[in-house]
Amino acid sequence: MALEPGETYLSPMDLNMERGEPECPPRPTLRLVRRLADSQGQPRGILVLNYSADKLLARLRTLFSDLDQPMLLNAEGYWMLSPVAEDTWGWLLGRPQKTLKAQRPALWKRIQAAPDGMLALEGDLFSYARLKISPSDAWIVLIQTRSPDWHVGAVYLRPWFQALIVGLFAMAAALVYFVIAAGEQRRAAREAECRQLAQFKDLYDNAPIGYITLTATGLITSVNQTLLTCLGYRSDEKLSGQYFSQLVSNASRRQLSELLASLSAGEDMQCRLVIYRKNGEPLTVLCSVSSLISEANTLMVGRCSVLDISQQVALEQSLERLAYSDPLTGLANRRHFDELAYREIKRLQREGGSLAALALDIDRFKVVNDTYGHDIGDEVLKSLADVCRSQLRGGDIMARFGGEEFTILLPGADAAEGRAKAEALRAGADAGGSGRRRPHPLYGIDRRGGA
Ligand SMILES: Nc1nc2c(ncn2[C@@H]2O[C@H](COP(=O)(O)OP(=O)(O)OP(=O)(O)O)[C@@H](O)[C@H]2O)c(=O)[nH]1
Repeated sequence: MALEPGETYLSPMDLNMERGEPECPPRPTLRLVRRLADSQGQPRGILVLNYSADKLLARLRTLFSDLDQPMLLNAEGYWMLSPVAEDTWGWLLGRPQKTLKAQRPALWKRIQAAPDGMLALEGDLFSYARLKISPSDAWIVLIQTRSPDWHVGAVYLRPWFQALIVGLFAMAAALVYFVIAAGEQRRAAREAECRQLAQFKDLYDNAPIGYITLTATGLITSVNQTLLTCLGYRSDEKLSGQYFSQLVSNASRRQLSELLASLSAGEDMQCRLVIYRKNGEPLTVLCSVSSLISEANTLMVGRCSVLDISQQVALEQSLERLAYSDPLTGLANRRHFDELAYREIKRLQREGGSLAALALDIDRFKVVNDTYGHDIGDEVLKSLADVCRSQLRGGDIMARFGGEEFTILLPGADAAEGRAKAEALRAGADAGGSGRRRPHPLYGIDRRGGA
């Protein structure tokens, strides 16, 4: 090898040799060689410096903490610094097996794969780097950290830590699952609640009878669709905020007061009311109230069901008319007369005063029927009833007893007044009424009748 002036040669590290044998104790040595020249560039000699590398190796040891083991190898894998002192300088001491390649082939193979790096092997952590000390030579600095030591700083690689992480992940996953499941359950419960609410509302709105919810003062808080329709309101006309009394007729005010009193007392009650439809038509309804009373004994909800009974009332009235009146003349029948007469006599006994009773009978009525037929006979009966009715006062009672016999009660009239009224009626029948009320010319009233 030829050195140019100014160039320095650094030798591989080896042991100082004494008479062909390594100096004992071994002394690692580095040699620096430099050619010297004068100012004209003429060679003047060679400078050789022997550097005892003990300090370099000691310094390398102290550079790392107690936890790490620094090592130095030459390019062939022979030890220059090793935890095992007799492993060092194998190429100089004739120990070819004392190489990293021979002792830990797997590690050596991994180190050969890249110029520097870090690797974990058999539980230990290795860091290594190649130091290019000359064009033809390189050292390998190898740092070993024992597994318990580097695991201290790498808790995440410990099995228990990994188990903990896995456990935490599992818990987190379970938690997420339960949160999602709980959310799903809540959503399903909300949907079921909404469905039930919709069903309840549908049931409430389309019930076969009307419903009103009231406060104790009779303030309407809700009305169902059935009642709104029945009263002629649109579904958006809620009636909430109005008082129930605003719908009820004056004639039904007393019943309404009793109804509200029952609500407040928590008692059930049923009564008939006449309420007004939106267009002002009266409607007879059957109201049933029941209340939900709180623990503090106050009304929470007043429920009022409203049933349209106007058809039933009309039927009842017509039945009543049939039961109490004579269908031909429209006068009270005998049964009704008996009730009215009983009431008048009781009143008379209670309050005193007078009462005149007249009995009317058409003479020879059979002749009318026999001569002109029953239809004409009916007309005669109706005409007589009309004539008499037109001459009676509001409180007077006229009934058809049967056939062509009639009875009249004149409350407050004495015998003279009764007689006078009888005469007047006979005269009216004899003279005939006016227009439609004119009695049939074929009959006359028996003059023997009277008060
Ligand atoms: N057209 C008609 N005739 C009736 C009705 N009810 C009873 N009559 C008839 O009235 C007649 C009553 O006859 P009578 O009891 O003999 O009375 P009358 O012929 O007036 O004889 P006197 O009272 O004695 O003068 C019978 O012919 C009955 O058929 C009715 O609703 N319509």
